[in-house]
Amino acid sequence: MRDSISKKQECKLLPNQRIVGRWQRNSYRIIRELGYGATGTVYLAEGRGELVALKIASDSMSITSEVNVFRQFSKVQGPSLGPSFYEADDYVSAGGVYPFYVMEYINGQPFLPFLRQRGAEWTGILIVQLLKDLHQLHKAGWVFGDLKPENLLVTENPNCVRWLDVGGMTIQGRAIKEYTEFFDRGYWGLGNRKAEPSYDLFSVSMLFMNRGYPSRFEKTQEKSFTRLMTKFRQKDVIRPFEPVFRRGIEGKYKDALDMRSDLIQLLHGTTFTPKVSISVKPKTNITRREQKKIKQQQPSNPKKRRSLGVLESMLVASFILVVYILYLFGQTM
Ligand SMILES: Nc1ncnc2c1ncn2[C@@H]1O[C@H](COP(=O)(O)OP(=O)(O)OP(=O)(O)O)[C@@H](O)[C@H]1O
Repeated sequence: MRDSISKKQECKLLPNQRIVGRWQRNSYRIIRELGYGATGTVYLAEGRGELVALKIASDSMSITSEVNVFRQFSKVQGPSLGPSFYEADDYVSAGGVYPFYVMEYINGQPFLPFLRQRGAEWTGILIVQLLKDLHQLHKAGWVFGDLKPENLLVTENPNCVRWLDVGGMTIQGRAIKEYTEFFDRGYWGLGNRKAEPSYDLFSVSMLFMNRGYPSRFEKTQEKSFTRLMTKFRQKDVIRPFEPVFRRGIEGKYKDALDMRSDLIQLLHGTTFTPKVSISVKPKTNITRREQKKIKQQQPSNPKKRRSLGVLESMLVASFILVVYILYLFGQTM
């Protein structure tokens, strides 16, 4: 992006359209639109012999700032953090010059829809993973800033949470660049907008809340802390996480690892409703041996199945769940 680009109309790309970068001369075939945000439109494309995500904008300002974050951050980025950055270039069309950048395509399901099909414990499991990545980001001197479900995707096999949108990433100590009110401690009057790890940990707590309230809600005259705690306790699907949620919004965690170990402990000590956990097993990274073991524990004959008492089924399910959670932690540690 070496040109100064004047404001022009949005660049719409069509399926099968081929675009070639002005400087690097790499060619990309557009497959479909993945989504759009304030800074531009993201397309799934084919290029460099693989599927990629290509973000194109009409002006270079915000896209340049995202590219700069990617460039600085790629020095510290681990394999499970945000998408890898590939290159930035300009697309010259009859309508003008459009800056774009190319990054790794993350093939995943959006965070909340994924969780809606799973048992309550899954919110905790994904957040345990997320906190590990956040800790790495914080250690590198950054804060995510605009942490919300729209910026998270969950991949399959194994189920891993990945984040998108580096637009809000801010160097620690500065003012948060980009935020969404529901996840912003400043909006709730429960802290400032200084980029520090506890800012992200507040947003992590609000991810739990958003799981319970997919449409979110606004502040009222009531004291925010009281309102948030009351709302949290009203939803069965998130209530077990209350102690972690509370410390997160109070800013009591010293870092993301502190919150993570608290959450792991909570998951170990809590019995979640077993029914949904069993139904998700085939889709996860559970080993064949474990699947076999689970099958052996489940009665094959329907008559026998009926004869199992409710209590017995729950005990078996809870056991499987505990084994499974321990297994997942083994994968994420
Ligand atoms: N690397 C990627 N892999 C897969 N999908 C992606 C990727 N990057 C973005 N997307 C998809 O494109 C959508 C739009 O991305 P973008 O970063 O522009 O969104 P946004 O967060 O709404 O933007 P902004 O914060 O700039 O308003 C995302 O919500 C996501 O669905």
